[in-house]
Amino acid sequence: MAAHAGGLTATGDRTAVRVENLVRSFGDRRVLDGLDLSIAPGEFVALLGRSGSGKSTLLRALAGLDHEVAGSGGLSAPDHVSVVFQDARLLPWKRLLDNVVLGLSGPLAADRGRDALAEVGLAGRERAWPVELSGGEQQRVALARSLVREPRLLLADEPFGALDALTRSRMHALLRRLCERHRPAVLLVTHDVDEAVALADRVVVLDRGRISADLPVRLPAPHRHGGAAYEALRGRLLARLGVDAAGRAEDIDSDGQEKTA
Ligand SMILES: Nc1ncnc2c1ncn2[C@@H]1O[C@H](COP(=O)(O)OP(=O)(O)OP(=O)(O)O)[C@@H](O)[C@H]1O
Repeated sequence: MAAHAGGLTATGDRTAVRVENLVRSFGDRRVLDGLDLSIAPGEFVALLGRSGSGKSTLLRALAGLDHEVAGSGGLSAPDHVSVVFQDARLLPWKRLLDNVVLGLSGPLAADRGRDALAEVGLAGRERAWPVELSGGEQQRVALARSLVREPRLLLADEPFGALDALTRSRMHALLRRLCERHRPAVLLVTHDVDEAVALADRVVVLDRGRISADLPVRLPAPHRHGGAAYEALRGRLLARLGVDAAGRAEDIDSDGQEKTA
């Protein structure tokens, strides 16, 4: 999907996403309050934040789906942006291949669609209907539909939130493989600190309309979980989210300092 709506402009080669002083209000409520964020080409950034902190609002702005952000701070994203949501949003009356290549034209579209389905482990299922697939398989098709467009930016809004733990961890491995191969910049919205650390090069936390933490993940892939460095990073992120490592809620002072309740 091209992202040229609202206040979006196209980025150059050195930056995939640049957001400067972004402001978005709904009525009296200022949800994004001078937010700054940049993402390099090929970089995988996970976005954490409490419920209602504005994660989806930011993602919609980057996807060009929010026309009201025009006139606030600078916002630039690549020409080719794909979005994956929590539900696969497949068209039930179209077969899988037709869902994947929807909107594409040219003699090679079907071949590219077949390749994309094979990449997500669904070779041979081109003529199946969405209703014949499990939730995880439907999400694979959604990934194939995104990647067949060779996006320079992949925006993912809780794409694995509705899946069981085993399917989710398989999808993590798949997404990592696909990103290594296609190298889009990625902004993944998630509630799950472990998911963020498992997948991302950098994890940012959105709080009170701004990025309150921006931490690189310097852990060896693919087995990042466990070990002191992992636990330390996880603890810092949970603290930023106002939760201690045992899952208890904390208060956060207005200056952003953590304070156990
Ligand atoms: N179209 C809208 N009209 C009015 N308020 C909105 C609209 N869209 C979002 N909001 C409000 O903006 C705030 C941020 O919403 P958003 O969906 O971005 O949060 P989120 O961080 O993605 O939350 P969650 O993690 O629960 O999905 C919420 O208080 C929400 O009610």
